[in-house]
Amino acid sequence: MLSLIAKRATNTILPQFNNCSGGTNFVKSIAKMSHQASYETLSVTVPSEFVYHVELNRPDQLNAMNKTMWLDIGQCFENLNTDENCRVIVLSGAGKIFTAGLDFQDMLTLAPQLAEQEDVARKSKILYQLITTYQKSISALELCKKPILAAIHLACVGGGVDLIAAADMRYCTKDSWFQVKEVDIGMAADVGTLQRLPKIIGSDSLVRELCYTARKMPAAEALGSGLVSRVFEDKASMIEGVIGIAKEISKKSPVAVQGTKVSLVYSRDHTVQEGLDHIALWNQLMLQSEDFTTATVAQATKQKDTVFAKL
Ligand SMILES: CCC/C=C/C=C/C(=O)SCCNC(=O)CCNC(=O)[C@H](O)C(C)(C)COP(=O)(O)OP(=O)(O)OC[C@H]1O[C@@H](n2cnc3c(N)ncnc32)[C@H](O)[C@@H]1OP(=O)(O)O
Repeated sequence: MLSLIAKRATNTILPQFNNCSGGTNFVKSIAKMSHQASYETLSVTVPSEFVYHVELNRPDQLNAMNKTMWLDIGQCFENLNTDENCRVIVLSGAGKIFTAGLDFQDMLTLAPQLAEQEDVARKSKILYQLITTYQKSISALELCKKPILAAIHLACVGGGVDLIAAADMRYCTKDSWFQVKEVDIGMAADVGTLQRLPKIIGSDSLVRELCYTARKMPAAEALGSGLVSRVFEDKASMIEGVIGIAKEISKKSPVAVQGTKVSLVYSRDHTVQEGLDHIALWNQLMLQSEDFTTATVAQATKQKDTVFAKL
């Protein structure tokens, strides 16, 4: 009976996989997709094996986040999540600053769309779809199992803070500043800053001050408050230093690193016991991986440069 079901499934569900180039190849082609993908507003390079560098790439517009960039960000991190060649990601901005946040020009195109609708429910539907689409783009960083190291230079405004708050670690140059700018444009931030920043910065009082006043927080204060973990002299030394950290991570077992990210994100939003239950379930599988044996033997025998298979 079971073999009959399996045969039917192969004939009905799987032909589209098999027809392309075989089931296994289909899965592999998904894993390799982001290697080939290119984006209008992002530049993706591979500075070292397993280390990807994603740059916001609208330098002439100060990397202002237009609709295309929001969508590119979501797609890019979703792709990198399944890319077996990618183990760790550095996120930075091309040009003068990291990002000027939401693109004003782009937002102007929204007004006529809303004006077309007379009814509040229809207008609200347009805005709801926009907000939740942009939320998903930012959350793609958190859902991506590969650690993301944000490297910020000069200015990180509005949507930029939403973006870096969803990264794993943050680094900046000494001339950087961070601004939760949304109240200045008459809105409550709605794509992650208000949810994630309080969990990054220990002081609830400071978070509220930053969000209510929209004042610029300088690099030294960002370091002191825990928003960034290191301040670099300039952009070039920051990119070199952050890629160096990324290289270290890329040499570790991807099973271990990805499991660690998944557990940290899950545990942040759950009780200690729920987090423990979650990692127990996760590791009852992952401790059976070859990586566990390989890494343990390497540690015990002081081997260096252990090689782990792609994941
Ligand atoms: C559903 C929505 C979810 C997301 C919400 C997100 C909200 C936010 O992001 S709120 C924050 C929005 N951003 C801002 O308020 C920043 C505005 N810009 C600035 O404060 C300054 O430009 C900045 C400090 C970043 C840089 O100053 P600088 O003196 O170096 O440059 P400028 O001369 O001001 O600007 C140069 C040209 O860039 C244009 N520009 C700057 N910011 C934006 C932007 N956000 N969108 C579009 N264009 C921007 C600016 O107009 C100048 O253009 P031009 O005059 O043609 O040279």
